[in-house]
Amino acid sequence: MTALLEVRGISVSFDGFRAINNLSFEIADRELRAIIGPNGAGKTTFMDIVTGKTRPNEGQVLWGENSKSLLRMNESQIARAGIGRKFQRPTVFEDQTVAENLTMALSASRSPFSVLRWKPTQDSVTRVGELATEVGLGDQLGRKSGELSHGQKQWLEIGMLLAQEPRLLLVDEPAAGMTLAEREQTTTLLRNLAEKHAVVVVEHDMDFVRRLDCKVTVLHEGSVLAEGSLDHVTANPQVIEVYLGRG
Ligand SMILES: Nc1ncnc2c1ncn2[C@@H]1O[C@H](COP(=O)(O)OP(=O)(O)OP(=O)(O)O)[C@@H](O)[C@H]1O
Repeated sequence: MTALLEVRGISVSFDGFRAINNLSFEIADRELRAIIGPNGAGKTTFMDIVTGKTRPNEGQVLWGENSKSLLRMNESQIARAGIGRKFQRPTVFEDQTVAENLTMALSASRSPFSVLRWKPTQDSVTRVGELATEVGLGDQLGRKSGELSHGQKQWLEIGMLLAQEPRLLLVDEPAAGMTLAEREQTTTLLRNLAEKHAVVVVEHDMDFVRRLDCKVTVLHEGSVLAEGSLDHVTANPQVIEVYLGRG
């Protein structure tokens, strides 16, 4: 199995504090992976490094079949190379409909020059319908996004990311603020997405991680503490001590 994303020996320090400490791990193509760990473990910093927001002091971040270095690319080049990031808070345009938000995301995935000339076509209308259906909003196309529930806004934003056809989706705490029904639907959505894309989910909610039923990486003090199924990692005494023991 070749890696889609490989981080190799990365470290990052903020004012002498090592937030990421010789971190190495791999994500395979079309893999669903959960990353857990106590507050301050380095989860957000890891995502900042992969997306080019933060530069590591050491190590490599390699992408795709040709192991291209992401460290030589800026944030927009990394996004165009196929890495999409979903932040915790939805940032959809509330005055626009679901269809308008998705249409904008489709046009934004073009180069800066073609965006100027871009007009919705029958193909793009079809694609918007497909994206909405993929994230469970097929019957909400004409609705103002501001009227959607919190969970629906999160799904819309995932749909907007999908418009860019990413190979890897980084998703930060998707379950936060969702109802139980929304959380269950989000699990199904992420599992379905992982049939076509690699999906990395950072999440605190253990029930949610259990339902994802995927390989779990536990970060602690900027390194991998344990990796495997949720049952495997939660049986690890070190994990219990540093993470679960704190409740
Ligand atoms: N820009 C920064 N400047 C200084 N310290 C930082 C910066 N970014 C992160 N840190 C520190 O690095 C450590 C790792 O932070 P990070 O946000 O990556 O952890 P996390 O695992 O995402 O935590 P949480 O679960 O609370 O979101 C923390 O101790 C944090 O205070």
